[in-house]
Amino acid sequence: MWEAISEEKPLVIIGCGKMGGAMARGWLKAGLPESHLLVVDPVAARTGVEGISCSCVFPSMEELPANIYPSVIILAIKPQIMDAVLPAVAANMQGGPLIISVAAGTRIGYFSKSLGRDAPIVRVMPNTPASIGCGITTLVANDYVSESQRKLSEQLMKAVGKTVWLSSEDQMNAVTALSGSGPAYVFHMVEAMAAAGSAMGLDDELAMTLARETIAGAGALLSHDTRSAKILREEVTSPKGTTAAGLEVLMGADTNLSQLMRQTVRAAKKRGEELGS
Ligand SMILES: NC(=O)C1=CN([C@@H]2O[C@H](COP(=O)(O)OP(=O)(O)OC[C@H]3O[C@@H](n4cnc5c(N)ncnc54)[C@H](O)[C@@H]3O)[C@@H](O)[C@H]2O)C=CC1
Ligand SMILES: O=C(O)[C@@H]1CCC=N1
Repeated sequence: MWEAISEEKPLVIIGCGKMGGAMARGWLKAGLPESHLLVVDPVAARTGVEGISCSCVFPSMEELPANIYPSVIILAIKPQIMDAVLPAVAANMQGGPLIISVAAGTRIGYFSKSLGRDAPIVRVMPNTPASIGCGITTLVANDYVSESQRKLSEQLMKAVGKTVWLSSEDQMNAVTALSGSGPAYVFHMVEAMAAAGSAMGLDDELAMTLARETIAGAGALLSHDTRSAKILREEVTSPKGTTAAGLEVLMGADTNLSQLMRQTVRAAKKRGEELGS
């Protein structure tokens, strides 16, 4: 899988924070030789990045070693600083690198304007469980991405979890709002469940342990058991029992989680649209 990438034609990650770092560690773990990876990140160049040797971290593209022609450039910086970074990327397009962007909201057409109309660009949306190989990434490519580049981008994202190709870039903001941001909703659910346990008289530490392990266990069950979430829910719910009483609130006609989740995902999608405008 790594044959397209070499020391002379490395994989360059621009921005090695939470998402870039998670992917980089995933790729190293999946067998990418460290000599084939270059990281550009001014902060990481000062502080170092967990799991990545400092010899491959550079503060800017201008300081990358001479005579390298990146085969893949991963853009894992915030959408807000893309304008400032793209000119340096445009200056490194000689080897015809595949561009992969993880940035929320930022459309393929925006990159084409700076990097060239025929630049091969894949827009992806991973999520942070990628750091343990359990992410899910959606991908969408423009027409200039070759079959082998398409395969390479899929293999790269498969190294950190599952992958799904989208039929249209127009789906990307909804996807971002659901699976990109989604881990945060689940972590907040842990916080909310723990706070509810504390309010019922449990000590805070016990409540947090119970909430955390419950969500982790339920997540593991979901990934091991192919039955629907509905059936798994029904298995917990004894007729006229405690879960049924709890779910009457969570699934009630007036206040319910589905409604709140719809509002949550709608707000996140709208923000994606704003970031892309
Ligand atoms: N955190 C998440 O769960 C996800 C984030 N994303 C996307 O990933 C991108 C990065 O987000 P995070 O990793 O969360 O942010 P982050 O703030 O953790 O990482 C951004 C990195 O960019 C670096 N940086 C700043 N200026 C730079 C420059 N001029 N050149 C190179 N690097 C520079 C920063 O030092 C930082 O390490 C965003 O576009 C976001 O939309 C996508 C999916 C999930
Ligand atoms: O919050 C954000 O904008 C990024 C995109 C998806 C997850 N984090």
